[in-house]
Order: sequence, then C-alpha cells, then structure tokens
Amino acid sequence: MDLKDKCAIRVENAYKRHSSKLPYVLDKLCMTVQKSTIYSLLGASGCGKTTLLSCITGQNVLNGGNIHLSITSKKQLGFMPQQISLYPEFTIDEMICYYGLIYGMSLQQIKEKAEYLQALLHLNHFKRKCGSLSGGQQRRVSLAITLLHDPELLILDEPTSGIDPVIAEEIWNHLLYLAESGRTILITTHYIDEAKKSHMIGLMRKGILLEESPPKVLLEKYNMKSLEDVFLLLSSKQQHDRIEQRRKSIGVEAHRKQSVLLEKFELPRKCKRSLQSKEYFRGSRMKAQIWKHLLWMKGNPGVMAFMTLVPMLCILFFNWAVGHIPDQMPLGVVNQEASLSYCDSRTPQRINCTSSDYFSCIYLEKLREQSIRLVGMTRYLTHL
Ligand SMILES: Nc1ncnc2c1ncn2[C@@H]1O[C@H](COP(=O)(O)OP(=O)(O)OP(=O)(O)O)[C@@H](O)[C@H]1O
Repeated sequence: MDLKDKCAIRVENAYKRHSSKLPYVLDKLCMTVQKSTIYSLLGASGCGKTTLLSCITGQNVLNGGNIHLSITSKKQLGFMPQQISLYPEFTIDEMICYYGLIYGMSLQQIKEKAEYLQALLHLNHFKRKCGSLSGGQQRRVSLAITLLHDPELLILDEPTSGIDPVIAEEIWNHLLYLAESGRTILITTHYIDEAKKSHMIGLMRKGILLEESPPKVLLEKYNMKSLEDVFLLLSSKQQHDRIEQRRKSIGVEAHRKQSVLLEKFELPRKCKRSLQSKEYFRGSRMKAQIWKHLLWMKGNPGVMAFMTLVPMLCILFFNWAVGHIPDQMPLGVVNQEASLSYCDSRTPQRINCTSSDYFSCIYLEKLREQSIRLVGMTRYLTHL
C-alpha cells in the first residue's frame, strides 16, 4: 500500500477566500489525514477551520489547490456541521428516522441503531421536540444523526462544545473505537485537552497549518509540557516570521504585484468540488421527503386543512360561477359561403363531411346541436 492509499484526506496548497475583496481564509494550506485515525484540527476562532471542512465536504469550492478523498460518494461521509440543522417541530426519534430514510436504511436498521446511539449519547427523551432541547442536547442529536449510517469518513465540527464532560469522554472513547475499526475521523475542537487523545493534531493559525504531528511528538519536538504551550510558541513564531517578511518585502506595490502574479499563474482558474454528486434523484431521499411532509402535516392540522380546503373551494366557486356549458347563447354568424335559406333547405341528414355541401352549412348545423341560438346570419362582405 503506497502513501496515497493510506490517506483518507489530502489537501494540497489550498487557497480559499469568500470574495475577491476579502483576504484569503486558507493560504496554501497542506494537510494529510491517514485512514483509521482521529485527526484533531486546533486553532483560534476565525482561523478557517470551518471553511476548510466545508471545502472538504464539497459545500464550498477552493480558489486554488486540490483536495483528494478516499471516499467517492456522499453516502460514505458523516458530517456534523457547527450550525445545528434540526427541525424544531420534530421529536428526536422522528428526526433520526428522517435522516435514516435519507441514508437508505430500513426502519428496523434505524430502530436498532437509534437505540444504541440513545444509550451512547444519553438521549433519554426520544419523544421530546428538538426545538425544546438545550444547545448541548441538540449537538448530541446532531452527532447521533452523523453516526447513524456508520460512515467511513466522519467530519465533526466541534462536536463536544457545550456537552457534559462525562458524555464528551464517552464520545471520545466511541470515536477511538470507530478509528480502531477502520473509520477515519477529522474533528475540530477548541478543547486542546481532549485533542490529546487523537492520533494526529493539526495546529492552524490564520489559514495556515503551522504543524501536523501526533501529540506526543509535538511535545517532545518543542520540549514543552502542554499543547497550549506548543501552540503559543508556534503562533508567536508565525507572527514574528510575518513581520520579518513584511520588513524584507520591497514595498506595498511589490506585494500587490506579487499577489496578482500568484492569482494569475499559481492558482487554477476553477477548482473542482471535492465530493461531486452526479445523482440528481435518489429513491431513499424522495421517500424521506414524503415521510417528513406527511409527518409535518400530521403535526399541523390547521395549516393542512387550509392548504387542502382552499384549492377545493376555489375549484368549486370557479365551476359554479364560470364553468357552465353555455345554454341558448345568442350568436350571429358572418357567412360568405352560402345563404341561410340555402343552408336551411338542406336537411340535417343530407349534410355531412363527405358530401359536396358547403362547410359553413355543416358548421351551422353543429352549432345548433350545441344548444347555441343563432340570431342571424349575413353574407356581410358580399353585400358591400
Ligand atoms: N460566507 C462567508 N463570507 C465571508 N466571510 C466568511 C464566510 N464564512 C466565513 N468567513 C470568514 O472566514 C474566516 C474564517 O471563518 P471560519 O468559520 O472558517 O473560522 P473557524 O476557524 O471555523 O472559526 P470558529 O472556530 O469560531 O468556528 C472568518 O474571518 C470569517 O469571518
């Protein structure tokens, strides 16, 4: 197995900025996550962790660089975003069932896995609505949903933030067990202490990965007692290097020219989305959507009644007011082909499409059959 086969995620020279007027959030960032390991991404708020995760999961596209993933489909990915996206009017078990259906699981599989996750994450009130849960409880539901389909690659954006330390410890033990059984986990956290349990730590600052090593190696390499100290040391070194670089630079204009050159030659015009879905329709997703809407309708009988009754009433009123077949409607006809007396002289039996009769006579006969009252006919143009 070569190095590439061992990698679950490989980020090469990643550049990202949210708009052309804003500075780069990811600045030539390189990162490697080995398969079957836990990789903790540490960094101060705003350093670009969430942006990097969004590029890895395919929600965002890099401005430059590449991302290689060992997984090929979104089904193999479990992503827990920082922003909780639960439906407040659904109960915990309904929410889990909805996502289980999206993942294409059977109801029996969902039930079994939900019971296991309920015990693991201490989700005791399965019948409580998500909207009434605390922030920490909502994070646990979100984590349960991420773990539900047993994905190969787990990307967790601050999963333990605001969670009871005892439960956080159990979550970490479960993540270690998952890594042992072949899953790869990329996690961002502000808690440096819990990151010590991971196999690899990436220290990130201002869009750059300062260092990437196992926790023990980091401590030994920098001869420090804590990871906080290592981070502080690397951060001040980066700050110092930047100031030096700025001093050495040949003025603002040169720096601007350098940026333009970088954009022109170093950055590719357009980067590919890392996980591109070619599936436009999936049966399991459709089933889950129908189930969700039916559940929503059940919970909102008033809106449901309004939504069904209003169109029905509209159809009824329309048909009652304007939908009738015209009866004895007076109609005048301008006929330049034959006179009324000529047409009247033809008996209905003799008038048919195959005969050599005038078409206007056939047409008038049809009008009479449609209960339309002919009030007059003229050869208007011929009189002129
Ligand atoms: N959609 C956006 N448009 C413009 N700027 C953005 C957008 N999303 C993020 N940013 C900016 O990019 C920078 C990095 O944000 P990001 O959310 O990646 O940081 P983070 O390291 O995840 O922070 P935290 O730990 O607080 O979640 C921030 O300065 C943020 O303001």
